[in-house]
Amino acid sequence: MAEDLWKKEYDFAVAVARKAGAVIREAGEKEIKVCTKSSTVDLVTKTDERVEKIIIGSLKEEFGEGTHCFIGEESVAKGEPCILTDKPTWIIDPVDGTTNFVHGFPFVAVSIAFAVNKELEFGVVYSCLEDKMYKARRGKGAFCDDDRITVSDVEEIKKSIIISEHGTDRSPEKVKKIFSTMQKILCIPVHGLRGSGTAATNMCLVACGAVEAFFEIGIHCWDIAAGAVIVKEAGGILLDVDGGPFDLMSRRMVSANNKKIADRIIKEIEIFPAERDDAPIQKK
Ligand SMILES: O=P(O)(O)OC[C@@]1(O)O[C@H](CO)[C@@H](O)[C@@H]1O
Ligand SMILES: [Mg+2]
Repeated sequence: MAEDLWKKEYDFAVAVARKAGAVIREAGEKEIKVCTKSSTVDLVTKTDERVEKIIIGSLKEEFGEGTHCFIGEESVAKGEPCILTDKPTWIIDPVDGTTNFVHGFPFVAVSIAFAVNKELEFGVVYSCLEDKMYKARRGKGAFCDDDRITVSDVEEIKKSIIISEHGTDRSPEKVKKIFSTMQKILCIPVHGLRGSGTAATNMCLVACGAVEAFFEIGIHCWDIAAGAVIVKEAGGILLDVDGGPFDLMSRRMVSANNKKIADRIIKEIEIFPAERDDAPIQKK
């Protein structure tokens, strides 16, 4: 029988995401020490760093040192490169929704994706406070726990709920564009606008049909890599905010249940610049 390629890695990712989620839940019950990164609203905690270490450490122990590459949010924050090569690469957000975690807002996710030859092979998003395990392998469908999930069949934008986020860049020009886009979409009118505070969870909400689309400029590859596989395998679509092909490192994305909804949103998006995740470090 043909080898079930990357199955071992996938199963291990699910187990390690569950373990990481338990650490986050436990840490949330104690006092949380908060630091900041790029700005006063870009929060990080000791738990983010600790959980990333646990995930990468477990993966290295299981698959050996030097066999795989890693792109982890907190390692990149400490100066590690953020370049996706053809080598098997884990893309990790240990705590997606750190601000939620700090405030006790109940959506926090562990996001783990695996890419080979720059193609995403699987994605795991563990929404650890809800205890929901979203997962998908390329070509094998998307699941929440053991249940198969699919995107919504709504085609009319006026019957949709759309998610977006504000990110952590508060420069007035960007904030103006973000709110102007939201205003235009709200006034189409759509049934509602939402935001869970975690991009990974937002994508799972698209995948399971709770909302029709999630778009954002400013997200990072670790926020959306796992969710991208889950949305696609649930029957959804991923595009750039200008309607071109989705590019994981571009920091721009529209994920939607179908092209009709995606195109309608794209018509309203006011694009602003965001430096690519894989931009050379000296330029950052
Ligand atoms: O820093 P974290 O908690 O991992 O990322 C959370 C988050 O704010 O980052 C994205 C980019 O702004 C948002 O979509 C998402 O909600
Ligand atoms: Mg994140």
